[in-house]
Amino acid sequence: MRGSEQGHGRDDRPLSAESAWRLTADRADECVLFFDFDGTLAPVEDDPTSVRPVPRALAAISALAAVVRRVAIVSARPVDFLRDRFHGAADVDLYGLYGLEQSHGAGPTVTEPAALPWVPAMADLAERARAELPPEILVEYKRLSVALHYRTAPELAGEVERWGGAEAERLGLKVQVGRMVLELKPPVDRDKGLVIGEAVASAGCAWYFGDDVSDLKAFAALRDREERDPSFFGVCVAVANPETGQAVAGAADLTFDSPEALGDFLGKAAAALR
Ligand SMILES: O=P(O)(O)OC[C@H]1O[C@H](O[C@H]2O[C@H](CO)[C@@H](O)[C@H](O)[C@H]2O)[C@H](O)[C@@H](O)[C@@H]1O
Repeated sequence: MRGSEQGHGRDDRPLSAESAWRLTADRADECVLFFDFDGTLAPVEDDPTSVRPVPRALAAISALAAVVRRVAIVSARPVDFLRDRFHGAADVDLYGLYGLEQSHGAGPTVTEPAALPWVPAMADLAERARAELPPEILVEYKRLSVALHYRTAPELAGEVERWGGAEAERLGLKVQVGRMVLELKPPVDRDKGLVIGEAVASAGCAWYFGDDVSDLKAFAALRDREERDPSFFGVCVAVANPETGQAVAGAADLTFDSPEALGDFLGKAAAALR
């Protein structure tokens, strides 16, 4: 685990993981913990369908949900996928598709109404991507977005960017880049920053754990909350990786080397609060 060089202008920075957790323990009942999924709680693999959270992180999340105000997963995956991966962790909020879907505890999945008319267009887009892009590109259809993966064929990144850019312009879609992936989404105003901004409005403390560029907006939402209320305690945590790791670690207070290292920290953190 590494502390960031950045002080972010507060007296309590730079932080060590231990001191940050001690400050959290003092206000656990007003603290929300937000976790990105891929690359943060789960190691990155070639096949997005086979990915699972590291066991220690999964166990820690259930334990933490019992001792802090809320635990939430904030991901580009659909809520159904997250529910499957976290089915043992009952009292966890799930924000899927960058907040276009959400479910709280055992409640139903609620979809952002403005996004619903885009379902047929996204299904059609996925079909055309399969027909028009080289077979090495893995097309992941997620009902309200389409992810074009080039992890196993990085030389095709340019072709994916050109095809995706042209389709985004033609259909009026948003483009989200990520780790060896380009994603096309409806032009609806939801992202991880907006999700976190709303969810921390009444919290006194929050941590956000992420590894990818879409997580930077979530970090910014915590920084913004801190700036408006200096008594708010926000901690931004990066998980290192060779693709986006530098940018994310540069904006974080703390960096863990891998999802496994994060799982180890969370296990100890949960035990310390019990
Ligand atoms: O917001 P997240 O939970 O971090 O989701 C971001 C993307 O994650 C997945 O793709 C990434 O992980 C895959 C599995 O390890 C990997 O093969 C791929 O290269 C990564 O970009 C997911 O499949 C995407 O839909 C998400 O956008």
